[in-house]
Amino acid sequence: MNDVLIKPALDWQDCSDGYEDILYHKAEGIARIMINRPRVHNAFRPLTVMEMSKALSDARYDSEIGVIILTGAGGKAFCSGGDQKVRGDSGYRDDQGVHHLNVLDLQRQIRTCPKPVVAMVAGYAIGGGHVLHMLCDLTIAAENAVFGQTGPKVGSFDGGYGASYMARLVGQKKAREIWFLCRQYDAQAALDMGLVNTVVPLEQLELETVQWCREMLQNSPMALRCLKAALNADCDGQAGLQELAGNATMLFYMSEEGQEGRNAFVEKRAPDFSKFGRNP
Ligand SMILES: CC(C)(COP(=O)(O)OP(=O)(O)OC[C@H]1O[C@@H](n2cnc3c(N)ncnc32)[C@H](O)[C@@H]1OP(=O)(O)O)[C@@H](O)C(=O)NCCC(=O)NCCSC(=O)c1cc(O)c2ccccc2c1O
Repeated sequence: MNDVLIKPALDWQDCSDGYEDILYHKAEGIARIMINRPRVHNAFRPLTVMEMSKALSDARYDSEIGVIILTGAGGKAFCSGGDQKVRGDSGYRDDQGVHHLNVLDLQRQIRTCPKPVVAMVAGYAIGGGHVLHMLCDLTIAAENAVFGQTGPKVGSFDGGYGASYMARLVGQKKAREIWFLCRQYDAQAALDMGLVNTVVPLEQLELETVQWCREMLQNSPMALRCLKAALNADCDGQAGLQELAGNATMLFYMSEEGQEGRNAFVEKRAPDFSKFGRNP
Protein backbone atom coordinates (compact mmCIF):
# COMPACT_ATOMS: atom_id res chain seq x y z
CA MET A 1 0.00 0.00 0.00
CA ASN A 2 2.74 2.48 0.93
CA ASP A 3 4.57 1.89 -2.36
CA VAL A 4 1.62 3.51 -4.15
CA LEU A 5 2.56 6.96 -5.41
CA ILE A 6 0.44 10.01 -4.74
CA LYS A 7 -0.50 11.40 -8.16
CA PRO A 8 0.49 15.08 -8.50
CA ALA A 9 -2.56 17.24 -9.17
CA LEU A 10 -0.89 20.46 -10.27
CA ASP A 11 2.18 21.73 -12.06
CA TRP A 12 3.67 23.12 -8.85
CA GLN A 13 6.01 26.10 -8.91
CA ASP A 14 8.94 25.39 -6.57
CA CYS A 15 9.35 28.09 -3.91
CA SER A 16 11.55 25.93 -1.63
CA ASP A 17 14.72 27.97 -2.04
CA GLY A 18 16.24 28.81 1.34
CA TYR A 19 14.27 26.15 3.20
CA GLU A 20 15.95 23.06 4.67
CA ASP A 21 13.21 21.09 6.42
CA ILE A 22 10.23 21.88 4.22
CA LEU A 23 9.26 21.98 0.57
CA TYR A 24 7.13 24.93 -0.47
CA HIS A 25 5.13 25.07 -3.69
CA LYS A 26 2.45 27.21 -5.29
CA ALA A 27 0.06 26.72 -8.20
CA GLU A 28 -3.33 28.04 -9.31
CA GLY A 29 -4.05 29.98 -6.10
CA ILE A 30 -2.98 27.12 -3.83
CA ALA A 31 0.14 27.02 -1.63
CA ARG A 32 1.50 23.66 -0.45
CA ILE A 33 3.74 23.44 2.61
CA MET A 34 5.31 19.99 2.95
CA ILE A 35 7.39 18.82 5.92
CA ASN A 36 10.36 17.10 4.31
CA ARG A 37 11.88 14.85 6.99
CA PRO A 38 10.53 11.45 5.87
CA ARG A 39 13.39 9.56 7.61
CA VAL A 40 11.79 10.46 10.96
CA HIS A 41 8.19 10.27 9.74
CA ASN A 42 8.26 14.08 9.31
CA ALA A 43 8.85 14.80 12.99
CA PHE A 44 9.37 18.51 13.51
CA ARG A 45 12.36 20.18 15.12
CA PRO A 46 12.48 23.93 15.93
CA LEU A 47 13.85 24.74 12.45
CA THR A 48 10.99 22.83 10.80
CA VAL A 49 8.43 24.81 12.73
CA MET A 50 10.18 28.13 11.99
CA GLU A 51 10.20 27.33 8.29
CA MET A 52 6.55 26.25 8.29
CA SER A 53 5.70 29.50 10.01
CA LYS A 54 7.66 31.53 7.45
CA ALA A 55 6.00 29.77 4.51
CA LEU A 56 2.56 30.09 6.07
CA SER A 57 3.13 33.81 6.52
CA ASP A 58 4.27 34.09 2.89
CA ALA A 59 1.13 32.28 1.72
CA ARG A 60 -1.08 34.46 3.91
CA TYR A 61 0.35 37.69 2.47
CA ASP A 62 0.45 36.45 -1.14
CA SER A 63 -2.72 37.90 -2.67
CA GLU A 64 -2.62 35.24 -5.42
CA ILE A 65 -3.05 32.48 -2.82
CA GLY A 66 -6.53 31.56 -1.56
CA VAL A 67 -6.03 28.18 0.12
CA ILE A 68 -3.07 26.54 1.85
CA ILE A 69 -2.29 22.80 2.05
CA LEU A 70 -0.16 21.36 4.88
CA THR A 71 1.30 17.92 4.26
CA GLY A 72 4.26 15.62 4.77
CA ALA A 73 6.70 14.18 2.26
CA GLY A 74 6.91 10.51 1.35
CA GLY A 75 3.39 9.12 1.67
CA LYS A 76 4.14 7.34 4.96
CA ALA A 77 3.62 10.19 7.41
CA PHE A 78 1.95 13.56 7.65
CA CYS A 79 3.91 14.33 10.82
CA SER A 80 4.96 12.31 13.89
CA GLY A 81 5.12 15.33 16.22
CA GLY A 82 8.11 16.77 18.01
CA ASP A 83 11.48 15.22 17.17
CA GLN A 84 12.23 13.25 20.33
CA LYS A 85 15.90 13.05 19.41
CA VAL A 86 16.34 16.81 19.87
CA ARG A 87 14.05 17.05 22.86
CA GLY A 88 15.96 18.66 25.72
CA ASP A 89 14.93 19.11 29.32
CA SER A 90 12.66 22.10 28.68
CA GLY A 91 11.67 21.84 25.02
CA TYR A 92 13.09 20.98 21.61
CA ARG A 93 16.74 22.09 21.10
CA ASP A 94 17.70 24.21 18.12
CA ASP A 95 21.25 24.39 16.70
CA GLN A 96 22.17 27.03 19.29
CA GLY A 97 20.96 24.81 22.15
CA VAL A 98 17.92 27.00 22.83
CA HIS A 99 14.83 25.01 23.86
CA HIS A 100 11.48 25.64 22.11
CA LEU A 101 7.83 24.63 22.16
CA ASN A 102 7.35 26.81 19.10
CA VAL A 103 4.73 24.55 17.53
CA LEU A 104 2.23 26.27 19.84
CA ASP A 105 2.81 29.54 17.95
CA LEU A 106 2.36 27.68 14.66
CA GLN A 107 -0.94 26.26 15.90
CA ARG A 108 -2.19 29.82 16.56
CA GLN A 109 -0.91 30.92 13.17
CA ILE A 110 -2.87 28.18 11.38
CA ARG A 111 -5.91 29.05 13.44
CA THR A 112 -5.79 32.78 12.73
CA CYS A 113 -4.73 32.56 9.09
CA PRO A 114 -7.65 34.20 7.23
CA LYS A 115 -7.38 31.68 4.40
CA PRO A 116 -8.53 28.05 4.67
CA VAL A 117 -5.76 25.65 5.67
CA VAL A 118 -6.21 22.03 4.58
CA ALA A 119 -4.31 19.09 6.08
CA MET A 120 -3.50 16.47 3.44
CA VAL A 121 -2.72 13.37 5.49
CA ALA A 122 -1.01 10.23 4.24
CA GLY A 123 0.34 7.82 6.85
CA TYR A 124 0.97 8.83 10.45
CA ALA A 125 -0.51 11.95 12.01
CA ILE A 126 0.73 11.31 15.50
CA GLY A 127 1.41 13.37 18.65
CA GLY A 128 2.04 17.03 17.84
CA GLY A 129 1.48 16.09 14.18
CA HIS A 130 -2.01 14.95 15.06
CA VAL A 131 -2.69 18.28 16.77
CA LEU A 132 -1.48 20.14 13.67
CA HIS A 133 -3.95 18.34 11.39
CA MET A 134 -6.76 18.98 13.91
CA LEU A 135 -6.00 22.71 13.85
CA CYS A 136 -6.33 22.82 10.06
CA ASP A 137 -9.75 23.82 8.77
CA LEU A 138 -10.23 20.60 6.82
CA THR A 139 -8.47 17.25 6.73
CA ILE A 140 -8.35 15.04 3.64
CA ALA A 141 -7.01 11.62 4.63
CA ALA A 142 -5.56 8.81 2.58
CA GLU A 143 -6.66 5.25 3.29
CA ASN A 144 -3.26 4.57 4.88
CA ALA A 145 -3.63 7.42 7.41
CA VAL A 146 -3.13 6.61 11.10
CA PHE A 147 -4.13 9.04 13.82
CA GLY A 148 -3.34 9.25 17.51
CA GLN A 149 -1.67 10.91 20.47
CA THR A 150 1.39 9.51 22.24
CA GLY A 151 2.03 12.18 24.88
CA PRO A 152 1.37 10.09 28.00
CA LYS A 153 3.70 7.39 26.60
CA VAL A 154 6.59 9.74 25.85
CA GLY A 155 6.27 12.17 28.73
CA SER A 156 4.35 14.97 27.06
CA PHE A 157 0.87 16.37 26.65
CA ASP A 158 -0.82 19.20 24.79
CA GLY A 159 -3.38 20.63 27.18
CA GLY A 160 -4.16 23.56 24.89
CA TYR A 161 -5.90 23.07 21.56
CA GLY A 162 -4.61 19.50 21.57
CA ALA A 163 -7.01 18.63 24.37
CA SER A 164 -9.82 21.18 24.24
CA TYR A 165 -10.23 21.47 20.49
CA MET A 166 -10.04 17.71 20.14
CA ALA A 167 -12.96 17.44 22.57
CA ARG A 168 -14.91 19.92 20.41
CA LEU A 169 -14.28 17.70 17.40
CA VAL A 170 -14.89 14.24 18.82
CA GLY A 171 -16.62 14.83 22.18
CA GLN A 172 -15.28 14.56 25.72
CA LYS A 173 -15.42 10.77 26.13
CA LYS A 174 -13.61 10.05 22.88
CA ALA A 175 -11.00 12.79 23.51
CA ARG A 176 -10.22 11.27 26.91
CA GLU A 177 -9.91 7.84 25.28
CA ILE A 178 -7.54 9.16 22.61
CA TRP A 179 -5.30 10.91 25.16
CA PHE A 180 -5.48 8.45 28.07
CA LEU A 181 -4.97 5.22 26.08
CA CYS A 182 -2.71 6.51 23.26
CA ARG A 183 -4.26 4.10 20.73
CA GLN A 184 -3.88 4.47 16.99
CA TYR A 185 -6.96 4.93 14.77
CA ASP A 186 -7.26 4.18 11.07
CA ALA A 187 -8.69 6.59 8.54
CA GLN A 188 -12.20 5.13 8.63
CA ALA A 189 -12.33 5.38 12.44
CA ALA A 190 -11.12 8.98 12.20
CA LEU A 191 -13.86 9.74 9.67
CA ASP A 192 -16.48 8.10 11.87
CA MET A 193 -15.51 10.24 14.87
CA GLY A 194 -15.39 13.53 12.93
CA LEU A 195 -11.60 13.98 12.96
CA VAL A 196 -11.34 14.13 9.15
CA ASN A 197 -13.56 15.27 6.29
CA THR A 198 -13.07 12.45 3.82
CA VAL A 199 -10.94 9.39 3.09
CA VAL A 200 -9.58 8.56 -0.36
CA PRO A 201 -7.14 6.06 -1.88
CA LEU A 202 -3.53 7.17 -1.36
CA GLU A 203 -2.84 7.79 -5.04
CA GLN A 204 -5.90 10.08 -5.23
CA LEU A 205 -4.95 12.12 -2.15
CA GLU A 206 -3.61 15.23 -3.85
CA LEU A 207 -6.19 15.14 -6.64
CA GLU A 208 -8.99 15.07 -4.09
CA THR A 209 -7.38 17.74 -1.88
CA VAL A 210 -6.85 20.07 -4.81
CA GLN A 211 -10.46 19.51 -5.90
CA TRP A 212 -11.66 20.65 -2.45
CA CYS A 213 -9.31 23.65 -2.67
CA ARG A 214 -10.62 24.56 -6.13
CA GLU A 215 -14.20 24.46 -4.86
CA MET A 216 -13.28 26.86 -2.04
CA LEU A 217 -11.46 29.13 -4.48
CA GLN A 218 -14.76 29.55 -6.37
CA ASN A 219 -16.37 31.02 -3.25
CA SER A 220 -16.20 34.49 -1.72
CA PRO A 221 -12.85 34.97 0.06
CA MET A 222 -14.46 37.44 2.48
CA ALA A 223 -17.25 35.01 3.36
CA LEU A 224 -14.73 32.20 3.96
CA ARG A 225 -12.55 34.52 6.04
CA CYS A 226 -15.46 35.67 8.23
CA LEU A 227 -16.83 32.13 8.60
CA LYS A 228 -13.43 30.85 9.76
CA ALA A 229 -13.22 33.67 12.30
CA ALA A 230 -16.80 33.01 13.44
CA LEU A 231 -16.20 29.28 13.89
CA ASN A 232 -12.96 30.06 15.76
CA ALA A 233 -14.75 32.61 17.98
CA ASP A 234 -17.05 29.88 19.26
CA CYS A 235 -14.01 28.14 20.84
CA ASP A 236 -11.32 30.78 21.28
CA GLY A 237 -12.73 33.13 23.92
CA GLN A 238 -11.66 36.80 23.73
CA ALA A 239 -8.90 36.01 21.22
CA GLY A 240 -11.57 34.52 18.95
CA LEU A 241 -13.83 37.54 19.39
CA GLN A 242 -10.92 39.84 18.55
CA GLU A 243 -10.32 37.91 15.33
CA LEU A 244 -13.99 37.99 14.34
CA ALA A 245 -14.38 41.66 15.28
CA GLY A 246 -11.24 42.53 13.32
CA ASN A 247 -13.06 41.38 10.22
CA ALA A 248 -16.06 43.53 11.11
CA THR A 249 -13.74 46.53 11.46
CA MET A 250 -12.09 45.74 8.12
CA LEU A 251 -15.49 45.57 6.40
CA PHE A 252 -16.51 48.86 8.06
CA TYR A 253 -13.27 50.52 6.82
CA MET A 254 -14.25 49.37 3.34
CA SER A 255 -17.63 51.12 3.56
CA GLU A 256 -18.50 54.71 2.59
CA GLU A 257 -19.77 55.32 6.11
CA GLY A 258 -16.45 54.27 7.66
CA GLN A 259 -14.50 56.30 5.12
CA GLU A 260 -16.58 59.43 5.83
CA GLY A 261 -15.18 59.47 9.38
CA ARG A 262 -11.60 59.23 8.13
CA ASN A 263 -12.13 61.78 5.34
CA ALA A 264 -13.71 64.30 7.72
CA PHE A 265 -10.72 64.06 10.06
CA VAL A 266 -8.18 64.42 7.24
CA GLU A 267 -10.16 67.32 5.68
CA LYS A 268 -10.53 69.03 9.10
CA ARG A 269 -14.36 69.17 8.94
CA ALA A 270 -17.23 67.71 10.94
CA PRO A 271 -18.22 64.22 9.75
CA ASP A 272 -21.60 63.97 7.99
CA PHE A 273 -23.13 60.59 8.75
CA SER A 274 -26.67 61.82 7.98
CA LYS A 275 -27.00 59.93 4.70
CA PHE A 276 -26.26 56.57 6.30
CA GLY A 277 -29.43 54.83 7.39
CA ARG A 278 -30.09 53.06 10.66
CA ASN A 279 -30.98 49.57 9.51
CA PRO A 280 -33.62 47.77 11.58
C1 LIG B 1 4.90 7.24 14.26
C2 LIG B 1 5.24 5.85 14.77
C3 LIG B 1 4.03 5.23 15.44
C4 LIG B 1 5.66 4.99 13.55
O1 LIG B 1 6.10 3.74 13.95
P1 LIG B 1 6.93 2.81 12.92
O2 LIG B 1 7.24 1.55 13.66
O3 LIG B 1 6.20 2.71 11.64
O4 LIG B 1 8.24 3.62 12.58
P2 LIG B 1 9.53 3.84 13.50
O5 LIG B 1 9.14 4.07 14.91
O6 LIG B 1 10.52 2.78 13.23
O7 LIG B 1 10.03 5.24 12.91
C5 LIG B 1 10.85 5.35 11.76
C6 LIG B 1 11.99 6.28 12.10
O8 LIG B 1 11.45 7.56 12.44
C7 LIG B 1 11.87 7.94 13.73
N1 LIG B 1 10.83 8.72 14.37
C8 LIG B 1 9.51 8.56 14.30
N2 LIG B 1 8.85 9.47 15.01
C9 LIG B 1 9.80 10.27 15.55
C10 LIG B 1 9.75 11.42 16.40
N3 LIG B 1 8.60 11.97 16.80
N4 LIG B 1 10.92 11.96 16.78
C11 LIG B 1 12.10 11.46 16.34
N5 LIG B 1 12.20 10.38 15.54
C12 LIG B 1 11.06 9.80 15.15
C13 LIG B 1 12.12 6.62 14.45
O9 LIG B 1 12.97 6.78 15.56
C14 LIG B 1 12.75 5.80 13.32
O10 LIG B 1 14.08 6.19 13.11
P3 LIG B 1 15.33 5.26 13.63
O11 LIG B 1 16.54 5.91 13.06
O12 LIG B 1 15.26 5.32 15.12
O13 LIG B 1 15.05 3.90 13.07
C15 LIG B 1 6.41 5.89 15.75
O14 LIG B 1 7.58 6.28 15.05
C16 LIG B 1 6.21 6.81 16.90
O15 LIG B 1 5.48 6.51 17.81
N6 LIG B 1 6.89 7.96 16.86
C17 LIG B 1 6.94 8.88 17.98
C18 LIG B 1 5.68 9.72 18.04
C19 LIG B 1 5.77 10.67 19.20
O16 LIG B 1 5.81 10.26 20.33
N7 LIG B 1 5.82 11.98 18.92
C20 LIG B 1 6.02 13.01 19.88
C21 LIG B 1 4.76 13.33 20.69
S1 LIG B 1 4.97 14.73 21.75
C22 LIG B 1 4.81 16.04 20.65
O17 LIG B 1 4.77 15.84 19.48
C23 LIG B 1 4.71 17.43 21.16
C24 LIG B 1 5.47 18.40 20.55
C25 LIG B 1 5.42 19.71 20.98
O18 LIG B 1 6.20 20.63 20.41
C26 LIG B 1 4.56 20.10 22.03
C27 LIG B 1 4.48 21.43 22.47
C28 LIG B 1 3.65 21.75 23.51
C29 LIG B 1 2.89 20.81 24.13
C30 LIG B 1 2.94 19.49 23.71
C31 LIG B 1 3.78 19.13 22.65
C32 LIG B 1 3.88 17.78 22.20
O19 LIG B 1 3.13 16.81 22.78
